[in-house]
Amino acid sequence: MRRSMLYIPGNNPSMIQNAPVLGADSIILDLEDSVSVDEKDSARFLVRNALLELDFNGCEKVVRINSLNTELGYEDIDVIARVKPDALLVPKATKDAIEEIDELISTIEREEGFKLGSIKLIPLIETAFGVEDVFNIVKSSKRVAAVLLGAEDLTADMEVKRTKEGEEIFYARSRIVSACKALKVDAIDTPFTDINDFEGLKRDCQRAKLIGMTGKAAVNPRQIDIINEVFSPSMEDIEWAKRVIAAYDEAQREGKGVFSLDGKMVDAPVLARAKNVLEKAEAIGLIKG
Ligand SMILES: CC(=O)SCCNC(=O)CCNC(=O)[C@H](O)C(C)(C)COP(=O)(O)OP(=O)(O)OC[C@H]1O[C@@H](n2cnc3c(N)ncnc32)[C@H](O)[C@@H]1OP(=O)(O)O
Ligand SMILES: O=C([O-])CC(=O)C(=O)O
Ligand SMILES: [Mg+2]
Repeated sequence: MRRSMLYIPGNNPSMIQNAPVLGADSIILDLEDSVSVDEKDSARFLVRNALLELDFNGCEKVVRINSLNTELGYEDIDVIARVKPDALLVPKATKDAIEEIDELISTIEREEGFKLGSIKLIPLIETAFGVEDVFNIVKSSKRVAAVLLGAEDLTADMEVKRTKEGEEIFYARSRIVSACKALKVDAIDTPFTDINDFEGLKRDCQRAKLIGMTGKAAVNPRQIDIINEVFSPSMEDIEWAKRVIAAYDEAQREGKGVFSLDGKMVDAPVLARAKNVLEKAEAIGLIKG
């Protein structure tokens, strides 16, 4: 489950040290935009050592590398892939970059004796070109496990203002969700950068969830609980799903494919949605069996 993915600047040892106990499903150790140019080498070294030595307490370990537009991206891959992160987050992702990185990692996995394909890729979609090409980007490598929307860079590229309501990113969110659902990977929403507005964060999570996003990035530990809550099935959802499944079983015994529950029609797609709720609840440990 990737409900919450917490960004941590890769040059900040104390934040990295605390990462495993903050409650995020994934930790993104950043070597790109939160690290200044003169700290790139030391951050890479720090992140490498953290991956080797720190117990991440079951959190997914993701490293955001620099783009392949500079030598930095290549150095990041060569050093970081050798210490086996769970995934690399690829900024300003393009199909060509994902294909090239897939090959570079395959070589490293062979050299290091890692299982081929074990290091996953998460394209960061944050250009208008990336949004338009997201389906092909996801399809370009079997390593792609999720997509993350980067709204700060995207709105800069689109030359529009970033707003709390997020109307300007509605199309990008929807297009990403559609591609991710079609190819069965996670769709992760962009971070909410006003770190003291918790009501705003909750509304933003709900908006993203409503159209199919499966999780959200965080930039501050105080955002994690809200994100985890919104992207987990609620007790109400779980009760509803159980009732639908029980009623469906009963209807089947009576030879009916469609029936009504609380005045609403229930048929196969509703059953599929109910099963999906229970599968998620089970994966998070909210219910057993
Ligand atoms: C557009 C993009 O590219 S977004 C992705 C890149 N951006 C990032 O990685 C930014 C990550 N976030 C941060 O660096 C910080 O949260 C900031 C700069 C946004 C705010 O910093 P602050 O105002 O100091 O935050 P705050 O007062 O809430 O910090 C409280 C505690 O949480 C810690 N903390 C804050 N952010 C993080 C984080 N992302 N990960 C781990 N710990 C953190 C602080 O170190 C502090 O710890 P302490 O109490 O032991 O001293
Ligand atoms: O991952 C993200 O959403 C943060 C980012 O780079 C952006 O918004 O440009
Ligand atoms: Mg960005």
